[in-house]
Amino acid sequence: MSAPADRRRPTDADHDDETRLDRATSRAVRRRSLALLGNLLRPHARTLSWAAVLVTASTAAQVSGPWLVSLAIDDALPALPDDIAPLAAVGVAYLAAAVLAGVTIGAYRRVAARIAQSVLLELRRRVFRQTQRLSLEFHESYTSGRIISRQTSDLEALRELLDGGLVGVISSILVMLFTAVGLTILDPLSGLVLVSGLVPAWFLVRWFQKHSQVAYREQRTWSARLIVKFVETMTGMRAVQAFNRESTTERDFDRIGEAYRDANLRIFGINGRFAPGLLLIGNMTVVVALAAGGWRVLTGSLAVGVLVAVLLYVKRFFAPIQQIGMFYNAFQSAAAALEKVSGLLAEEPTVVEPVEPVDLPVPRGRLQLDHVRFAYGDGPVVLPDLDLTIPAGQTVALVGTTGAGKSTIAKLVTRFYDATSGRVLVDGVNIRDIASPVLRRNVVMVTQEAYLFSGSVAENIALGRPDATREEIEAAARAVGAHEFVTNLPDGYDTEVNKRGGRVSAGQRQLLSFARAFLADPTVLVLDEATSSLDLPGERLVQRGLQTLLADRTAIIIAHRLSTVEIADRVLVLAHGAIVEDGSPDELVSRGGRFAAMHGAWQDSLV
Ligand SMILES: Nc1ncnc2c1ncn2[C@@H]1O[C@H](COP(=O)(O)OP(=O)(O)OP(=O)(O)O)[C@@H](O)[C@H]1O
Repeated sequence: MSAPADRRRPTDADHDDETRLDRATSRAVRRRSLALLGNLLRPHARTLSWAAVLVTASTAAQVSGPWLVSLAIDDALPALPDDIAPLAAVGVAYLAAAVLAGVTIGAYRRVAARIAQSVLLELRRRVFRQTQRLSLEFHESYTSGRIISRQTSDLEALRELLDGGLVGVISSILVMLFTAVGLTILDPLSGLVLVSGLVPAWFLVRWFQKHSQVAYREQRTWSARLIVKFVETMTGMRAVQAFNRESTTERDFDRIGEAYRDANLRIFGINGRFAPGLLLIGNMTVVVALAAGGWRVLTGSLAVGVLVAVLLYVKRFFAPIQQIGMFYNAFQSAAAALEKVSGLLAEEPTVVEPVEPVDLPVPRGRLQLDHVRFAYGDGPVVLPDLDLTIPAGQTVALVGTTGAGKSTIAKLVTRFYDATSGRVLVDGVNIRDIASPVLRRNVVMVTQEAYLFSGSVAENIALGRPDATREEIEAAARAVGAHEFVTNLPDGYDTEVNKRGGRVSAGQRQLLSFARAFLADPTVLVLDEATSSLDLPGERLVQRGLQTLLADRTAIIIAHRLSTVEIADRVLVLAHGAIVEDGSPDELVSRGGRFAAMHGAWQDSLV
């Protein structure tokens, strides 16, 4: 019943830093974005049809203009002054067409804008939901800056497309289509002239597409890199300043900024040739239509009114191409953005929910790692073959050199990652078979960073159990020894953390996260102990809080302080992913191995 071992495969999201994709990948990426677009538009099918009716009516009304002009010149004017009725009829028809075109285009724009805005909102929601849904493995390889750029600049590019032009361009394309048809019906020969003008225009558009696609991908990639660099530097500002990295990061930032500028300049270069090129082709076609039509008027085979209508049509036909050309920029960048967003949305969590979850009726907290082997992705093996049983209620301290695999064990027990092979069991149940809400309730991880969200102290503690009452929150804080300092904060439990006055020290932060875990009351607690050295009273306070937190539950502590190890029932010494020593702290000290050496060094440091 266990879900199959599912190592993270390289997916399309991994390609999104590349600007030149091979043909097959490019096609797959395009298909994926189109599928996403279709999926987003499907709920609006009815509104879309209504928008289509409106825009078609408006276009038909607009395109009737030149034809009415030709009627006025060729039929209505010659009837004057004897018969004014034809001219009046044409005038009224022209006015009616103009009003109809205006009213319907206005309605179309409003309807289309509503669809565009709901599509954007839905996309924003999906990106956010997806980033929360994906496993830790994804987040550890896909930098937060890249996710931010998906949520900001990529969605912004889509917004620009939808807000600034798509709606107008759809109606422009229709105008072109109707104009071409109207012109061909009015005068087929001029229709041919128009088609001959389309040939060079087509080549120019193809040239533009080819070059601008690469240029736009490049632009988005550099823009994302710029954001990544910025976010990385800002979030790591302490390290940047502590290690004097300002000039290096500045150099890197400049280099990326310059590459971004160059990518933008390349786009301007391409556009700078495209727009005037199209204008030239359009004007040349008008000239040819005028010359050919003028000659035919002279020979009497074409009416003047028809020639005027032909010229109006040809001119109108090319005007939108230019708009479409300019719009193509926004379209390209939005298409590239959609490719990236759809890549992110196509990612599947590597930690898969069980199809038929098994319940944990009375959780006791017996933990087993049964021949667990683990490697991050295709990387080297971190845990070759780990076999370990922790009876319910035992406090185990994991010690060992850095990189030995301690945090990896914590991530496997809490199922942030799945073992490459072997099983992790809680009370005899494979954790792959436990629904994640049940698992998260029973197995809680307290990390080093003891992250506090913006909000009050009470709200931060209540994260452990959102339905907890104020009394329960305070009781939890009292139990781990956090109550005293909280009541000394400006607004007590209602103090906003992360704001002036609400700043808490590293030790206090830890106590708050202990209170949070105490309130959650999990069966198994995994604790990545903070390495930050607390002062002695602070350490004693945390130590006492920790003891209360650990009582009556299974606990794995990644111990960085030997004072913490002393409160453990059992110590596991880890080296290169294998347990090399296992026993109570006293046993290990008397056995005289690695732990005894560490312990001796610690004792010496105390005197
Ligand atoms: N997300 C990751 N992707 C790839 N490799 C990783 C990842 N996290 C850890 N590793 C590698 O796995 C090995 C074990 O790391 P782990 O964090 O479990 O060690 P640790 O014993 O907890 O070390 P420390 O005491 O320094 O925290 C290391 O070689 C590390 O480079």
